[in-house]
Amino acid sequence: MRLGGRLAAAIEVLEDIRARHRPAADALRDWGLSHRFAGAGDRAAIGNIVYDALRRKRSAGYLFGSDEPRAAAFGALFLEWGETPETVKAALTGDRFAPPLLSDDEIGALGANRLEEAPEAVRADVPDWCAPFLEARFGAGWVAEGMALSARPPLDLRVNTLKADRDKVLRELSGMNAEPTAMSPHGIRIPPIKGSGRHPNVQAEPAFRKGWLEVQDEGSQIAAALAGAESGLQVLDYCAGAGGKTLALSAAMENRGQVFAHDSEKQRLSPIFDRLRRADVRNVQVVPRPEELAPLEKRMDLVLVDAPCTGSGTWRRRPDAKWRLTDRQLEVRMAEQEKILAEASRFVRPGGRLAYVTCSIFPQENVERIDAFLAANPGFNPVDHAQLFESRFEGKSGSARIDPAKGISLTPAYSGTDGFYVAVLSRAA
Ligand SMILES: C[S@@+](CC[C@H](N)C(=O)[O-])C[C@H]1O[C@@H](n2cnc3c(N)ncnc32)[C@H](O)[C@@H]1O
Repeated sequence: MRLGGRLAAAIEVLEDIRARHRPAADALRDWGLSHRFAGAGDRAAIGNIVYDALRRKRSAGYLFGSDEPRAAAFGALFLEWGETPETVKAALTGDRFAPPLLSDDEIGALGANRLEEAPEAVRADVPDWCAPFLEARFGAGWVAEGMALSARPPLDLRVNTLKADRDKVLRELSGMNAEPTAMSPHGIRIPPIKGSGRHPNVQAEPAFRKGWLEVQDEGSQIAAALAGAESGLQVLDYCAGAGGKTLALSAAMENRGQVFAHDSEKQRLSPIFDRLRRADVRNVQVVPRPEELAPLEKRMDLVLVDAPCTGSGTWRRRPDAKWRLTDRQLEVRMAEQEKILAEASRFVRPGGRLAYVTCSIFPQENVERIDAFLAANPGFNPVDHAQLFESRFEGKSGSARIDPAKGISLTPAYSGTDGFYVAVLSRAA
């Protein structure tokens, strides 16, 4: 397929996403199933246009003065692919699969509308209702944070130190432009790929099959490290899901001590068994049923709550979620977070720690939940987060927003990671 066919396909997928309010990944998969002739390169390029269009939807809409999928798709090419109206015209002319060429009106709008003059929420590419939350959290820098959340993400990997070290994995991945991450000592980064390219399928690599690495954003690696799992501890991973953090905790513990991996949704835990086996993890017990947790009450050295959240810190990777999110869903998440913190805290032993993590950038899901928990639970106190960060990531404190009493925030603009929040509380002895 040439650019025109790919662009037409992307517009079709964007129309499907809009009409049926469905996740981008589902719409792309269905398109692929009904267009089996399309090769891997075509699918990657179409996916890139769709995801770029969703990331920069408001900017593109402003430039064209239109909210139509066509504007978003063409906009992606101009905003992210380095194309111009002239290069796109040249590429599309004579291609019978291409969408109609830009009209005089569209070209006129592009010439007249200047993004620098657009409202802040448009430049930040965020929904209007979310803008006040970003402004409350990041002050004058909030537009830059929104813009960074609208850029393509890198592919981050965590080296499984139970089986390999970073140099060994970097040698295995040579030729993939892989580099050590700036903060996580076990992280590897493959920078964002430009244009129609795509990241290598690391899951097909022998190193992955041998359990030497996991796909995990550097922010998630940092959050797991800040939780403070150490060799020999008794740890409860209360919202373990597919086990991304569980595996990181176990590696930090060098397979010694015990991690109990729980999730209220049993099916979410199902990938964990294969992952544990592949990674050679031997100190994890998966505990799906809440009643089986009863003996652990007040016994855990560390309880990790990797809470369900809006995922606003991961908008680079799931830009469709940015537009589907509603204020009602945010409220539901906040209530869940409050309930889970209350439930999970029962398992912390006197003198033990409770680590709360979200991949959200909204203060309502982060510091406000911790403030509410602390107000209701005077037996818990925040650790000194500045000291905590420095103890784990010596000399790197400039890459995180740290409030000693309120927690640690990571963001794409400030830290080069997905958006994460971490607060660690200790229970009075
Ligand atoms: C952010 S995800 C966890 C991701 C996982 N820790 C990882 O690193 O791959 C949040 C998880 O919390 C689970 N959850 C939601 N409500 C819960 C509850 N009341 N108790 C325990 N887990 C819950 C969800 O099923 C979901 O898997």
